[in-house]
Amino acid sequence: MAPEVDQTQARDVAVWRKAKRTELRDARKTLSASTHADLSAQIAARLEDILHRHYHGAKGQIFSMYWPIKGEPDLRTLMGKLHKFGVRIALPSVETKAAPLVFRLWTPDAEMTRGDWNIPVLTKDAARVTPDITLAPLVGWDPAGYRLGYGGGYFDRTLAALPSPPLKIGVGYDAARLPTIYPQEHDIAMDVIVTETGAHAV
Ligand SMILES: Nc1nc2c(c(=O)[nH]1)N(C=O)[C@@H](CNc1ccc(C(=O)N[C@@H](CCC(=O)O)C(=O)O)cc1)CN2
Ligand SMILES: Nc1ncnc2c1ncn2[C@@H]1O[C@H](COP(=O)(O)OP(=O)(O)OP(=O)(O)O)[C@@H](O)[C@H]1O
Repeated sequence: MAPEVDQTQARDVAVWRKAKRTELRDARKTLSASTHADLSAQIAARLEDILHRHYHGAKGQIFSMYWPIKGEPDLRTLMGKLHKFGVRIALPSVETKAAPLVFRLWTPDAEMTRGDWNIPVLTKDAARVTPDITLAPLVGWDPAGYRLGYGGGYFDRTLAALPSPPLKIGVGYDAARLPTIYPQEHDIAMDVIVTETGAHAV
């Protein structure tokens, strides 16, 4: 394809994604607190089941999760439970803009601070680690395993920079499913996407 056609397509996709992100985030905001709690609990149960069935519960492994923002599934109860079981939980943070995310080890009594966009993050006292398994919250997803995030490209940049690819699990709601997100060169597919109804795009 001629480079200028490629560029026009890339621009069209970026415009479309921006509109879809807004639409999906607005829809997510309308979830009631009790629906949000129910969906979060269902997603947590599905995830726990997958870890136990396929990864021996991930004991001893470094599993990066996230501190929920903006209506994302709240998996903090599962974070505590997995930590107790012996999974090493990590959290991501943006320490440099437009650079890969940094992961640090979380414990229930770890000190947290506010990072960019007001997201709670671990302090620099927490050890830096590289995840074996990573959880990527998503704003939209498609059956081929591609995800739309907040548009910063952070997960794609991070996954592209890791020395060996971790197991990549996307998490979000069924309602955020799109026929395709029009994957671009830089988009990295998830190995599995977990929603309240189960695992997709395996
Ligand atoms: N809970 C959670 N933590 C996470 C992520 C995530 O997706 N969810 N991230 C995954 O990468 C990283 C943070 N990435 C983010 C990137 C942009 C925005 C955001 O809200 N941006 C504003 C626009 C800001 C701007 O343009 O200056 C927005 O979308 O309203 C949030 C998180 C690390 N921690
Ligand atoms: N590996 C990479 N290296 C450099 N830039 C990248 C890389 N991956 C993505 N980007 C940039 O990030 C921008 C946003 O990417 P994209 O639309 O995929 O975001 P997103 O997946 O929704 O965001 P996030 O991963 O933060 O949740 C793209 O325009 C792209 O230029």
